[in-house]
Amino acid sequence: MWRRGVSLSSMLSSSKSRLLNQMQVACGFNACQVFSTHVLNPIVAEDGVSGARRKPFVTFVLGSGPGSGKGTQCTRIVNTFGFTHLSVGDLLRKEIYSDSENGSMILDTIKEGKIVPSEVTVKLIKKAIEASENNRILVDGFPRSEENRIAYERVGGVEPDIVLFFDCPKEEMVKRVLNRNQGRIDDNIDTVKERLSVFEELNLPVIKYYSEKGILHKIDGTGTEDEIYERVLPIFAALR
Ligand SMILES: Nc1ncnc2c1ncn2[C@@H]1O[C@H](COP(=O)(O)OP(=O)(O)O)[C@@H](O)[C@H]1O
Ligand SMILES: Nc1ccn([C@H]2C[C@H](O)[C@@H](COP(=O)(O)OP(=O)(O)O)O2)c(=O)n1
Ligand SMILES: [Mg+2]
Repeated sequence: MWRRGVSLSSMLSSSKSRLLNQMQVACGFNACQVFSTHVLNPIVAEDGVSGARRKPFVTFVLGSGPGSGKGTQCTRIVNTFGFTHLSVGDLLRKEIYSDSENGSMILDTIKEGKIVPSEVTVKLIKKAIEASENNRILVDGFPRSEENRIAYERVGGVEPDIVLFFDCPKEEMVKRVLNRNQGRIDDNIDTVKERLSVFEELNLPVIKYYSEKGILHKIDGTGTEDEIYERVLPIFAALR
């Protein structure tokens, strides 16, 4: 992660090799690749003095259902572009295991393949974005309904700059989920069927909304992980 206090302009005036070293140490990812082709929206305060936070560059990551490859591709985007990955499913699962007041309700909802009430989810996302020092955020698995989307807008959540949509056929998603092997209570055929029907009913209007807004990037989610990532790369490279 790039820390505040290291201003991009001072970095740019350094020699290239020193800059690459600084970035390598600070970011822990392939600085050469980032420097040469993918510098976008620097994660430092513009003036380098006040440390005031700029609006983060927020990407919502959606898919045609469970197993469409959202989490897998997010990991790659993090590694190349230095985003922070907020998986909303993970935030909710953490609530279950941290014995929070909503834990058992969240557990039941996820087991049934339904959507957790927006007020719970939205609070978790907002808190996580505010707690992050990174100005590039991936919000994976949100909004899953118009209700989710509108609730987030109402609390003044940071609007997405772009939305990725991984489109994958049902049979492939079901196959992937049943092989996921992460011990998730919702990775069974009955819950997956319910999640797919919830997707059709609730998620499609959200996709349509972002498409009409002109910020949706629909990505073919079939093929190998590498092949899919090849389709993702140009979206971020184009944002410099
Ligand atoms: N292109 C792919 N081909 C085959 N398996 C994949 C591919 N992408 C992801 N997977 C696997 O499918 C499962 C679901 O992927 P994941 O990224 O968790 O999807 P999502 O977050 O959309 O539910 C995981 O076990 C992952 O390793
Ligand atoms: N916005 C969200 C995101 C996830 N959830 C719940 C319901 C989802 O089935 C589970 C798991 O979500 P997660 O994004 O981890 O699932 P997949 O990666 O698509 O398999 O969490 C929710 O209620 N609202
Ligand atoms: Mg996921």
